[in-house]
Amino acid sequence: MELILQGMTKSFGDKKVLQGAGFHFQKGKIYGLLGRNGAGKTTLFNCLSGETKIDGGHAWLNDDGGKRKLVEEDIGYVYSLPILPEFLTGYEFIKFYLDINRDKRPGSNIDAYFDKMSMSQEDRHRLIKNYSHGMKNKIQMLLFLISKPPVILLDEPLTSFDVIVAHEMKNMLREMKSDHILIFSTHILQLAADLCDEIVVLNNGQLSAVPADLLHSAEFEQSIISLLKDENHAENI
Ligand SMILES: Nc1ncnc2c1ncn2[C@@H]1O[C@H](COP(=O)(O)OP(=O)(O)OP(=O)(O)O)[C@@H](O)[C@H]1O
Repeated sequence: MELILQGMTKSFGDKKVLQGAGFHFQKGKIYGLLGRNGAGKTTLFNCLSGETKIDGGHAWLNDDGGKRKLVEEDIGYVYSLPILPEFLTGYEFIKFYLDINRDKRPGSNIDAYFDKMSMSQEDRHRLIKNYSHGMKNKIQMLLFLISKPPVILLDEPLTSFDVIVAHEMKNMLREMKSDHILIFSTHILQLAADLCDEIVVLNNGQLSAVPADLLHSAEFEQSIISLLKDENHAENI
């Protein structure tokens, strides 16, 4: 399975954010999307998820059925600030979500999903409105374990997790990558180097791969800094 982006463009007024961004993302890899503040990472994710209308270009999904247009249902989007039904408990919400995805996950055990996320019995039965940021992110991840969308986008996902949960989440992402295309945006270079199979940089509205041999080299940080340092950036924010 492959996600193919071609010539994606998006402007807000006269601010050109995406300027012909193109890339091929493969299943089985975790991609780290790096870019400076205001580079357009969230805009790219919003365009892929259908939340923001793109001005030009295409996004395709190449899977067993051949190449087809990417649709909203193909995307699981883990927001940095999750939007969830605050009036339900985590348990009630996941139960509801399992019910509407019954065809995909028949006979699933709700508690087993919470166990995977190391969420205590007490927490799973509390109202979502009282959840911490990290707990809300966990609930979002649970949704995608259930619905299994082919492409999962994570907007700065691990920054709100404590060290233990971040470790568990990293393991979960590593487990999930064999079935999904996983792209996550982050500003934490160490996390990107630790977790990602490939680094993609969004700079001046274009996507480009960082050579794989740099990922675990001593020059990684310096290479990314040099790549992202440019005079055009300031006017972009
Ligand atoms: N709805 C909008 N209307 C107008 N401008 C917008 C809108 N959404 C984003 N922008 C602008 O587009 C540019 C890219 O923003 P975006 O949030 O995609 O960047 P980002 O790479 O995710 O940044 P950060 O790393 O700071 O989260 C910014 O200049 C931002 O102000």
